[in-house]
Amino acid sequence: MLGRVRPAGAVVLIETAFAKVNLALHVRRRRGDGYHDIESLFVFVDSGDVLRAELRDDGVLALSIDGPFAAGLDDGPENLVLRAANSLKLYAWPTPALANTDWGAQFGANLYLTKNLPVASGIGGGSADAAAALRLLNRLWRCGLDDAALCAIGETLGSDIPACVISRTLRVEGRGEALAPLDLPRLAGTPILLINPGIPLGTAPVFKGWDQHDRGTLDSSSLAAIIDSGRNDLEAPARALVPEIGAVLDTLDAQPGVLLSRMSGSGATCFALFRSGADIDAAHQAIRRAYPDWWAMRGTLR
Ligand SMILES: C[C@@](CO)(OP(=O)(O)O)[C@H](O)COP(=O)(O)OP(=O)(O)OC[C@H]1O[C@@H](n2ccc(N)nc2=O)[C@H](O)[C@@H]1O
Ligand SMILES: Nc1ncnc2c1ncn2[C@@H]1O[C@H](COP(=O)(O)OP(=O)(O)O)[C@@H](O)[C@H]1O
Repeated sequence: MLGRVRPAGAVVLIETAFAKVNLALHVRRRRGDGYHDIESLFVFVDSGDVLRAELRDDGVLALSIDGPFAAGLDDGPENLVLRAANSLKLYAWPTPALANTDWGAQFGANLYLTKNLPVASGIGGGSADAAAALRLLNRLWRCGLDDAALCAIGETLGSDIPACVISRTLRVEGRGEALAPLDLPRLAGTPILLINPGIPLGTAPVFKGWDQHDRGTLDSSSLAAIIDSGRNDLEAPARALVPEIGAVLDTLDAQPGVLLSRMSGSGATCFALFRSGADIDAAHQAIRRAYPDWWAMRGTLR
């Protein structure tokens, strides 16, 4: 969502870092470079983290973080928002034209991140934040870069970031950089419920636990094919590390009106797509009552 507000003279641009969900995730091969070739159907929820940026004229990039998952997230240079901002600056202005100029002075910003998504949870919060920073600063600094250039920058920072730059339904291959837009009927507007048992789970150990058995290609020709023959090959290794994922999936499966329930990414967040707004309302309330410690977010697919 793009927006613009004008507090007391300053221009502040806003981007949503849309939550990413893997409707299916097939792991095909462990590669020599330590990554895995995947085939995945990426969709995006209409809400997530929120990033605001205000122009500075001294070249400094500063980040502050608030929101329910701000605690424990470092606002220093390792944060993916600042790594993305610095990469964009270097890409757009690779070298100062002259030594001792104030090169880059106009490319500073105060960045404000509202962290609504749990960290290390399989819904790409950090990747979505980095992608939102690229889209936002591309506008704020008037870089004029197209999506392909922003994806190329994003790819150097994380496998999921190119897809998050686009934030529309995509079939994704390679380690995450090969993107094919998909327009699947009946998908946009579908109600989705995300549930996380409150246990962070790193991506690398889950890939490491994959049994290296190639279970075959992903048929992404229709939602029915994704429901009937799609899988998440990372579910077994994730459940071995976080057994609570089993309880989350059982709970989602048991809700009336579920079209599809599955784990997203490397976990531990699981999702369910629902037939109707009434069905998701009932499920959301029931799960919040029964499991008050679980994180729950409802939205609709973009
Ligand atoms: C599993 C997925 C599915 O969308 O999402 P998340 O669970 O992270 O949300 C992605 O492939 C995660 O992408 P991302 O989180 O950007 O991973 P990166 O930072 O690039 O890599 C972190 C680590 O995960 C492993 N990794 C990642 C991507 C990939 N295709 N193969 C891998 O083996 C590698 O061990 C790598 O060192
Ligand atoms: N802005 C950010 N939001 C979340 N995590 C971040 C951010 N910047 C850096 N990270 C780091 O990236 C790692 C992956 O985070 P995240 O993208 O939330 O995981 P996942 O893709 O599994 O949902 C975390 O361990 C965290 O320390």
